[in-house]
Amino acid sequence: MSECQSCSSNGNCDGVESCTMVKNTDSNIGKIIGVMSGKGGVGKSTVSALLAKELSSQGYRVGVLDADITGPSIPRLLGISGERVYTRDEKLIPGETAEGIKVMSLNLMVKEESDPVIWRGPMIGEMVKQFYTDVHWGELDYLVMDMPPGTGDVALTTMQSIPLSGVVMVSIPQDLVSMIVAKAVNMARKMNVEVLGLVQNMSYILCPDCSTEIRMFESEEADEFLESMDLKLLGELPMTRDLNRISDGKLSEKIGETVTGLTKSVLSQLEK
Ligand SMILES: Nc1ncnc2c1ncn2[C@@H]1O[C@H](COP(=O)(O)OP(=O)(O)OP(=O)(O)O)[C@@H](O)[C@H]1O
Repeated sequence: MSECQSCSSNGNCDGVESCTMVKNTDSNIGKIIGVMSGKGGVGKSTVSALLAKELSSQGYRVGVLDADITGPSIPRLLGISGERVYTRDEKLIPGETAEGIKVMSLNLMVKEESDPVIWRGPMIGEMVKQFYTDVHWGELDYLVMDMPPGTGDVALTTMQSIPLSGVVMVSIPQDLVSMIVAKAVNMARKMNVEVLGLVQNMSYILCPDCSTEIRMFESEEADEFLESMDLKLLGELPMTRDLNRISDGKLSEKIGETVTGLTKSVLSQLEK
């Protein structure tokens, strides 16, 4: 079998000579979905956790690679911040949630959750690569990757080295944020990484009395942004305290339906 056949970037690159992709030889990973945003704090980790939980609840074998090395929040969001990873036969054994989602995050390696990582970009980039190559992921249908923040050094290394099947962009419908997210979209496209679409987070709040959707930003601007960037809207999430309760699975019916819908859109984009 050619080396490219098992790579999810197969047919979407310049060929073997220019290949910079790293490999994980003892795991069998179906598709790798990156979750990205050029701007910090807009909900990248939240969307990664929601997507992973929904895929797992649909019966898929799922892993989450927390590539946000300096601000890892996946263990908390998935309720396993007390766990620690260990090594066996020179491979890292990831943490695992109650429902069986495998998780690799720097916060499962440090003594205290609040211990900072004071490293320069190249070292962080190497760690992200190792979280892919040196982890015993086993058999996975989907590996969701909470991508490094921004469009700098680490994001670049990640896109060049990990065979991403596509990325989900996360934004909030606000002009300044859209402008920065556009940079991330353009970066992915320049790197030949498929942009699956956009999740608009914190799009509205729900009135607790009448359930009316109250939009804080002009939705016309958001529509214009999607059109100008030729992006598919995968789903819209409200701003809600509910999303602080991802780990205990107590999301409202409305959020549950929204997450199911956006996951369906992601899967159908991946099949294209
Ligand atoms: N729809 C939402 N409603 C309410 N709070 C939210 C929502 N989405 C995210 N948050 C909160 O906003 C904060 C940032 O979210 P999150 O960590 O997912 O963003 P991020 O883009 O991954 O951030 P970073 O730039 O640090 O990687 C968290 O406290 C999270 O709980």
